[in-house]
Amino acid sequence: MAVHEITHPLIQHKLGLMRAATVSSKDFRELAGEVGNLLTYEATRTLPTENTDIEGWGGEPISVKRIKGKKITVVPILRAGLGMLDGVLELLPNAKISVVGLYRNEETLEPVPYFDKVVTDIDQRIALIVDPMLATGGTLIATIDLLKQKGCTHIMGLFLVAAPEGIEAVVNAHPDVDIFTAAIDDRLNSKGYILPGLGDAGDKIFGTR
Ligand SMILES: O=P(O)(O)OC[C@H]1O[C@H](OP(=O)(O)OP(=O)(O)O)[C@H](O)[C@@H]1O
Ligand SMILES: O=c1cc[nH]c(=O)[nH]1
Ligand SMILES: [Mg+2]
Repeated sequence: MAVHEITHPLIQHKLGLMRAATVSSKDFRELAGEVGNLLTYEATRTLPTENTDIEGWGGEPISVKRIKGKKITVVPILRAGLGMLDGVLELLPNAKISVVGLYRNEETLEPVPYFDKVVTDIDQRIALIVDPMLATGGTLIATIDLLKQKGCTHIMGLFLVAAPEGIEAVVNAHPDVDIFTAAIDDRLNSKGYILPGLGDAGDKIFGTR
């Protein structure tokens, strides 16, 4: 597994705005989509391409590049992953969407699955998981378990903020998965929240805090 912290100035600037205690739901949601978009640009950088011949504007055959190999299914983790989804789909408009729903039990911090509807040909696709927060890693590990049970063999994940503890847990459980995050933060607090982090991303995106 490779962990990529994407320190592009635009990403750092937008994430900085999201960290403010006074950020509104509207701004947080817009910025989550924008950073999701930029992370998608970086995560797709290594997709293989192939040459194909087409007719060019002058009527002559020309060789152009196109993306080769497996197609993508985007996997937003409910709820908070929905906040990044539109930004991801802007760059991958033809991707199919596989939705999974898990919430974290506030006492035990264990992930509780409550929904999944994944594309039937997931064994033929690259899964691009999207969720703003990778904290203890329990939610991500459970999601990867589920996708692998359904036959998926190529999995990547996009996160706004990741905690070192969660990254370590995911590396141990699923060493083959690639992680792209806008920031690797300091640590988890006693309630499993990332510091400095973003607070509860789902509550901010949906205005339920
Ligand atoms: O790495 P973990 O410790 O498992 O925590 C991360 C999970 O917690 C948050 O979801 P939450 O449970 O708050 O659900 P929500 O999206 O419905 O708010 C977040 O969006 C991740 O899915
Ligand atoms: O910091 C955290 C940890 C889990 N879920 C969140 O929304 N924020
Ligand atoms: Mg939440």
